[in-house]
Amino acid sequence: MALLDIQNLVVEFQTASGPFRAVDGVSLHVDEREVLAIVGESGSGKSVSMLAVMGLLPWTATVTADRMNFNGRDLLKISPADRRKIIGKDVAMIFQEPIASLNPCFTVGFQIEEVLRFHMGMDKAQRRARAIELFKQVGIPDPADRLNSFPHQMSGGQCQRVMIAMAIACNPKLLIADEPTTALDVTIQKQILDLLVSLQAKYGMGLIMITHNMGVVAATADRVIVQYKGRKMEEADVLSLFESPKSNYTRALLSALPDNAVGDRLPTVTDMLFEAAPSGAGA
Ligand SMILES: Nc1ncnc2c1ncn2[C@@H]1O[C@H](COP(=O)(O)OP(=O)(O)OP(=O)(O)O)[C@@H](O)[C@H]1O
Repeated sequence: MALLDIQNLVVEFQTASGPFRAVDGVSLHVDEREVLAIVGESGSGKSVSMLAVMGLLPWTATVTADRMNFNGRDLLKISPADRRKIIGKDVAMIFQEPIASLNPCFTVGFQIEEVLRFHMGMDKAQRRARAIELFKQVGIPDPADRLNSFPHQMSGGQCQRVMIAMAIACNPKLLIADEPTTALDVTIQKQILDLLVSLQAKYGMGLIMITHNMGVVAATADRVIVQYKGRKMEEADVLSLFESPKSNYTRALLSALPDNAVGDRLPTVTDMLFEAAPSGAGA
């Protein structure tokens, strides 16, 4: 049984100019211990699909799906109270902007201990001990001292480590990472990716890695879904995707990698789509 099994997900926003369909019939599954990458250019509906799973979309969004099963339970059919017990505990998400994702008014220690209080019912001493252990696991030096820091007193990379510690605090079965390294310095990006992949392997979590970066896909994923304008264009294991991409859009994304530069400029996705498929981006 898949850990997460989504069939025909549609997300529509009410906007001033009428309804806008950001996700249009996407189906996907992730197994235990599997790393699934969802890749596609900005605006292709990657984040919105996963925010729909987390129940974090604004009220202007309408979410429908034939099913959205996590561990055999349909998230769209269970009660809000039951959903709250799962989300943040068994399914956790980390975001692109670590500093913005943390509350600036509270120390990082308070924020991680709140997660442990709400989901694990730990007492004060247990929470502190577990928070120190989690900070050690994600590579934050002097963990006991750092728990007293406010987010603005930490670097972007350290804040992302805090977010990862919060996400794994309750031993989730599934971790969703939405462009987790985009906002970080290049030197820190690799450290954070390595950390995520090593934690995924150590705890046997399913991991969904949202990215527009094919390098990140190659370094982390077992299987890949390529999304374009809210639709799934292609799904393949990572080797097949790189060796024999089926859709013109995937070929376009791959051709835009620096290694494929010809002359003095990289081909753009639009160049490739018009060259390879005058009728559109399909397979
Ligand atoms: N609250 C909202 N109201 C209306 N449209 C929205 C809302 N949130 C997102 N969208 C639109 O939905 C589409 C998909 O957005 P989404 O954030 O999922 O893209 P993405 O593929 O994750 O890209 P990025 O990498 O830039 O985050 C975009 O066109 C975006 O403008």
